Amino acid sequence: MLPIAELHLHLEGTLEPETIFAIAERNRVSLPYKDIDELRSRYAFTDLQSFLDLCYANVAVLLAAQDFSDMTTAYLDRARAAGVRHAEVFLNPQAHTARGVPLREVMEGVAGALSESLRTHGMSSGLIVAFLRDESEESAMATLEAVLTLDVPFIGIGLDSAEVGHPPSKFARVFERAQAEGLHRVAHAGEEGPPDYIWEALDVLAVNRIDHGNRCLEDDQLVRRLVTDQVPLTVCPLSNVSLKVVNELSSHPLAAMLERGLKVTVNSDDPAYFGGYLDDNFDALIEAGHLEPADLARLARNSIEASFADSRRKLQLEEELDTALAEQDGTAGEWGPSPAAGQL
Ligand SMILES: Nc1ncnc2[nH]cnc12
Ligand SMILES: [Zn+2]
Repeated sequence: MLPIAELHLHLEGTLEPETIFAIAERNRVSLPYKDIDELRSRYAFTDLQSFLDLCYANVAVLLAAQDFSDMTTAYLDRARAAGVRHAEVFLNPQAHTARGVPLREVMEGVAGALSESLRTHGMSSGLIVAFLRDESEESAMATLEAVLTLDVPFIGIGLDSAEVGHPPSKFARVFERAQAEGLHRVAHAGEEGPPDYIWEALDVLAVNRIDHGNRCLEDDQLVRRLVTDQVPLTVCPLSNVSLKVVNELSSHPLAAMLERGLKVTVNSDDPAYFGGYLDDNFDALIEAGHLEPADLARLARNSIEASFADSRRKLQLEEELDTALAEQDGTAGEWGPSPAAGQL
């Protein structure tokens, strides 16, 4: 397995049905499904909103720091098994504080699990506080100010949830404030929303990465800009199939994006809902005939370069990658002719 960084992962989207039921029982929360099978039967999504409705209904089981810690640890354990050596994860505090869960419980539960996984797995990580874009700018700003007053580490801010009708420019002041605080900035754009939203994320929010970005391919000038500036795009193939952003994996534009020189990475988005974790995404792409061995190495390297890990950690990860590639091919830094399947 090649060492890789996962850069687009929503912790709330890692809650497996079994975990939802187990935490519900622990917290005496009643669920509107009689069993796990009934919950799973609702995983046939028609678009982004149909998924968001279910995902954010299920977080009702999360009440205490322990719940947030358990959710985070379960993801990190699974990601480690998938070859993830560095993870930058989204959390949406508004989805929890709006239900009356104290912000400190939420943040400390997650941050505690992240720092523990450095000890247990040698896996580095970073927490990105994401804002629900269908909520007001005032709510996002109040959330940012509140997390800044806590003594809990986070590396940046993000923008997610229902995209269409909520352009990046709505959050200009919030991103400006984050930039002044020295935080990294990312935004979902061009998943369901138009290429204009990607332009806005770049020019108004000054983001360091675009989450998804698929629809950039509709605008040649935008592709040129993204290629010239080597702006990373955190693409999520199985998510795109599940949410009908693409019809099927065989028509996914990942290979075309690589071909055009875009700095793409592969990520799992909401793995408990979309059919799998990072290794499952790669396996599915390989099966669909999308990836050559050289692409796998490129994607792993892109993920490290696009991460917000400090330069020392990046160097370590790049060395790990070079070693893994050399072991595969017998030639350091070269990509061998072996078939792609099973390489990650
Ligand atoms: N794919 C996605 N797009 C927007 N918001 C999200 N929140 C969780 N997953 C998301
Ligand atoms: Zn996402």
